[in-house]
Amino acid sequence: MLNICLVGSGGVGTIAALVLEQSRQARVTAVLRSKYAIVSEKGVDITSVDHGEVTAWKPYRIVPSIASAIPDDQNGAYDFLVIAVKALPELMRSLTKDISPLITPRKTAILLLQNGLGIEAPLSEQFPSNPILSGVSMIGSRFTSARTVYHEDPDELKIGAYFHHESSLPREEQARAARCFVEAYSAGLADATAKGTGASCILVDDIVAARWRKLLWNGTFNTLCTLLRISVGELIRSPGRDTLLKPAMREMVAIAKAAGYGHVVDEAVVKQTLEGTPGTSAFRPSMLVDLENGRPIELEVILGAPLSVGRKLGVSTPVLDQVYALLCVVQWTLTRGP
Ligand SMILES: NC(=O)C1=CN([C@@H]2O[C@H](COP(=O)(O)OP(=O)(O)OC[C@H]3O[C@@H](n4cnc5c(N)ncnc54)[C@H](OP(=O)(O)O)[C@@H]3O)[C@@H](O)[C@H]2O)C=CC1
Ligand SMILES: CC(C)(CO)C(=O)C(=O)O
Repeated sequence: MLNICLVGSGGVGTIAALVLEQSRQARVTAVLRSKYAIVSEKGVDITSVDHGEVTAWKPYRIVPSIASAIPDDQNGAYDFLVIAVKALPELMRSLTKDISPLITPRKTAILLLQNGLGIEAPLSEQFPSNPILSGVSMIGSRFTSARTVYHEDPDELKIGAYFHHESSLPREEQARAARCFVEAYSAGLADATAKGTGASCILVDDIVAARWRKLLWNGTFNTLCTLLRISVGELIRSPGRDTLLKPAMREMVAIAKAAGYGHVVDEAVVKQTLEGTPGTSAFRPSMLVDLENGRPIELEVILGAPLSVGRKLGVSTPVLDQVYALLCVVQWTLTRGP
């Protein structure tokens, strides 16, 4: 049995915990914080495109804080720590310190299940002797009340080792941790895979490339839909498709190309994305959902980070620069306090 701790039991984290426990290869200790009391008492009801109706579900162990998840004689050291909180710089800065007691050097692999670019570096600096794994998730899953989860888009997860500090941690050890996680997660998806829901968990060699590929979507659709407060379909039907979305995508491709990732995003991918996104889609990207709920948006990891790569490499990004400047003001309205 893999001993796994989950920090960030939201839409993504809860489905990950369910899948891992369904594998019968893992037991999950979930840190729940705000939902601790209600979920301890009644469990979570999940309506899932992959797993059907799951009622009153609880992971192996629920704890109300990171401090109460610290390994003890009864609950030994963790094999994996899965982080699925929103990737907000301040939150991640404090979390990186808070999770220290949960990490056993050379044993616990840390997996980031989050959107964005460059999110692994602070963790790899803080924990040089632990494998850092990175997960790029295409899923649609959210809490619709304190104890109900609506999971609408199949779980398509790519996992890879971040490969850092090869001097203190052999590459093979990092790869082994990634493989082990993917095997357990895939076992947990077996029923969904058999039903043909489209769920999958695959091991990738270059997870940073997978992040650039996803950024083409997040960095443009998330940001523009948020600024304009419209769905993906509305953006596609609107004049903004050609005046904002397409140029923004081309700028993201230019940055990725300059950074050495032109093989994963190019003009063909832009065309395919624009043509493959239906104008009827009512989908609201996670950044827009955050705005509509008055929560801070993941602006820095989704747009700030690629723009800063672009600046260093001398790439011109006039549209994305304006989008970023406008969203900085939106972020200010969301975080300035009363
Ligand atoms: N939801 C989706 O469909 C998708 C999300 N993603 C990405 O996945 C990541 C997670 O997103 P999502 O699941 O939607 O996020 P949610 O907002 O649903 O959940 C985040 C969870 O983190 C918890 N949390 C926040 N801070 C702490 C802390 N310091 N200690 C412990 N728990 C904490 C929150 O608990 P509390 O309630 O106590 O604050 C909350 O339950 C993001 O990077 C997102 O962009 C990627 C693809 C799709
Ligand atoms: C692309 C998508 C919908 C994938 O789950 C996402 O990451 C988001 O809305 O932020």
